Amino acid sequence: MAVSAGYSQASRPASAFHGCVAKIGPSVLDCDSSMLATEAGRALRAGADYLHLDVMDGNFVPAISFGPKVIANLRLHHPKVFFDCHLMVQKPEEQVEAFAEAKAVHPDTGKNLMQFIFHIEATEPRGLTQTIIDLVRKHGMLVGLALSPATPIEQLEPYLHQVDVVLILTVVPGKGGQSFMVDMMEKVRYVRSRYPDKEIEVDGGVKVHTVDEAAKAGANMIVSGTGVYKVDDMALAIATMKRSVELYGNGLSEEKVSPLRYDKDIFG
Ligand SMILES: O=C(CO)[C@@H](O)[C@H](O)COP(=O)(O)O
Repeated sequence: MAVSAGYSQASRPASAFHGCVAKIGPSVLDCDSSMLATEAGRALRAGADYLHLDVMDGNFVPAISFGPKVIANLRLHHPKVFFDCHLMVQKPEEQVEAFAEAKAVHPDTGKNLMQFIFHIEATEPRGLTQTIIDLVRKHGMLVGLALSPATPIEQLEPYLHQVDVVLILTVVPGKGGQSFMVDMMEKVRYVRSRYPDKEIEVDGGVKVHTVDEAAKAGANMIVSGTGVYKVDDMALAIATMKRSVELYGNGLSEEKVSPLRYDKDIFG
């Protein structure tokens, strides 16, 4: 079981448990990006449920990471993997078509494997949030809205019912390896209490010693970069985080949670 460092350990009331699937998505931002496909495969074999792909344009955030071409190439290596694309870019509307190149559908389940998440801070001041939600859907991708720490959760209210996922940033976006902002859990609780079935993702500073806070607040999609790629035992870190969501979010008993270690067939 994961241990929280210094945060409230208040247990979650049974009525607050949710049925959303616990999923762990390593952020590849801090992996050896010269071997992106291999590094992605390493995390998937270690138990990752999806890949979180951080796209940075040097404008919305100072850093530049990679873009849609790299993601389309990555798709050739991982045709059955869910790509959760987090666009930290100033003009997401200009990227929709290019990202659709990496679209895929799982051949067995029919599940859409491509999610396009953009920041409301980039679009709301220009009155484009709804337009981009519609554009992403038109291009056949799942759509999500991301929220930076300084932005109040109420800004998402008009869109919450429409999006597939809400991404709550638990650090200031821009780089990996920062400290988890536990006060962002209020936003997670806000969304979970109103939308029991919504995918809620947390991103930034999530590690084995902070994940319990996110799990207790109701997040079911856990992004972790350095907490996965910069630890000795990647599989143990992923399993520990997943078990935290199953225990504190889904309310499963210790006997029913996922095993601490297994080899996953990433092509299955
Ligand atoms: O979007 C971002 C940062 O902007 C994240 O996805 C980070 O890359 C996560 O890294 P850690 O905080 O888990 O190290």
